[in-house]
Amino acid sequence: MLDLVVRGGHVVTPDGVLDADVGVADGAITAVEPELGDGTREIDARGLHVLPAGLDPHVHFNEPGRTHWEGLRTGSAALAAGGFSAFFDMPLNSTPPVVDGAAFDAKLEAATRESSVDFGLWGGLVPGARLEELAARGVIGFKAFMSNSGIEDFAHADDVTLYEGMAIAAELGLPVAVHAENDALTARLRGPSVRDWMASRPVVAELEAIGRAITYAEATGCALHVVHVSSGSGVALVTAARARGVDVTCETCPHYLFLTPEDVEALGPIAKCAPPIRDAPEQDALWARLRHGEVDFVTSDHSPSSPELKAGAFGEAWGGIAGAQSTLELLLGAFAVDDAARLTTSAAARFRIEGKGALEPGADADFALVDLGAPYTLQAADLRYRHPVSPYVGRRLQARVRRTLVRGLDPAPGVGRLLRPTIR
Ligand SMILES: NC(=O)NC(NC(N)=O)C(=O)[O-]
Ligand SMILES: [Zn+2]
Ligand SMILES: [Zn+2]
Repeated sequence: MLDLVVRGGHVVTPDGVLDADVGVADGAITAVEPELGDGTREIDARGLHVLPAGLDPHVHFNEPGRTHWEGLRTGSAALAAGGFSAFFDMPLNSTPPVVDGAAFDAKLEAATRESSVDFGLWGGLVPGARLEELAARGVIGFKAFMSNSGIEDFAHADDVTLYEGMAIAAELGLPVAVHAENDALTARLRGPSVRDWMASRPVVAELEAIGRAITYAEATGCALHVVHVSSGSGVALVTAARARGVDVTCETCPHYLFLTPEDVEALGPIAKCAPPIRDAPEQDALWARLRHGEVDFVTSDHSPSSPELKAGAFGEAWGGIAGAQSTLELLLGAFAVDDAARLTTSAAARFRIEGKGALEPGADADFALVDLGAPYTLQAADLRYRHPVSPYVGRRLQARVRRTLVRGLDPAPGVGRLLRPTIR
């Protein structure tokens, strides 16, 4: 007998949306077929879509060290509530930042205890980082900030650090992910307003940094991933490099798609981020390139802070948006269900995580059960974050996640396990 049968849903598979049951044994999918036999456990999915659960490769859960900003327990519970069974945590905002083996071990210990869903850990590419040590522990890759990170113990990667780090990463068979903004061009604050913030971090600062990172990746043979691309022109650089054979991918985030500068002015610091939300021409171009398949996946870049750091003037406030719970529900309002599933799962293949990212026999039994006929208005009380704050509160969402399973299990603290990439 099967351990679990998810019965009667519209199942989103790599071959299309099928009306089928999903059989599970030992935490893995055994079959996707109509009318499977009994399972020890049964879940009634009639009327629901069964998606491969999402993998969010860009979150800052800030533990250990800044658990009062978010935390692995609350952050992972929020992701699970939003249809995600896995995340990769960024090396910074947690203290110590994950730039050596000991820091990796400390975060692994906390995540193993607290996380409701599976997790991978990014290592940090900063001057003096112990990349070999991190690779041996199983990091997903190395994250570099090309501009100031806003965190004093996570230095930005100067050109030498970035170029030489990419050469080492290439030898280790791991990718480098960059926050691509030119440090000098973004270093000056112009004034207190939203428009000042936008003007202090112009698109050209993003384009210059993306171009430079691509040049180094091409020279070193390092696999490059550009995080949170905010502009259509930024995606165009990635597309052009890929066309000439560079191993480069990019992501964008819901805030660059669904928030406008006017929204940021109305919402204030809870919608502050870097790079900033762009004006309509760049945002329209970003949408067009996303719809055209040029953006590999959509991540939350969930990066909240304590409420005090979001309370004051816009210019002084922490830059980072809380949104991990809403990525899939937002995308389901704008894309067909299979496209929304692809945009929230394809990080698994890019970062070589076996068993994740597709709903097919042999894969982990990671499902998001979604009601596409249940529009609702997001309330603060729905949010599972440490602080129930998000720019999407009050927004009408077109779909609602009813349940998420991780290897056939209900998410709960301690369920999550470390995901390590397959080294090429
Ligand atoms: N230190 C951060 O978490 N920064 C984050 N903040 C943003 N995006 O505003 C990021 O990903 O760059
Ligand atoms: Zn960033
Ligand atoms: Zn980030």
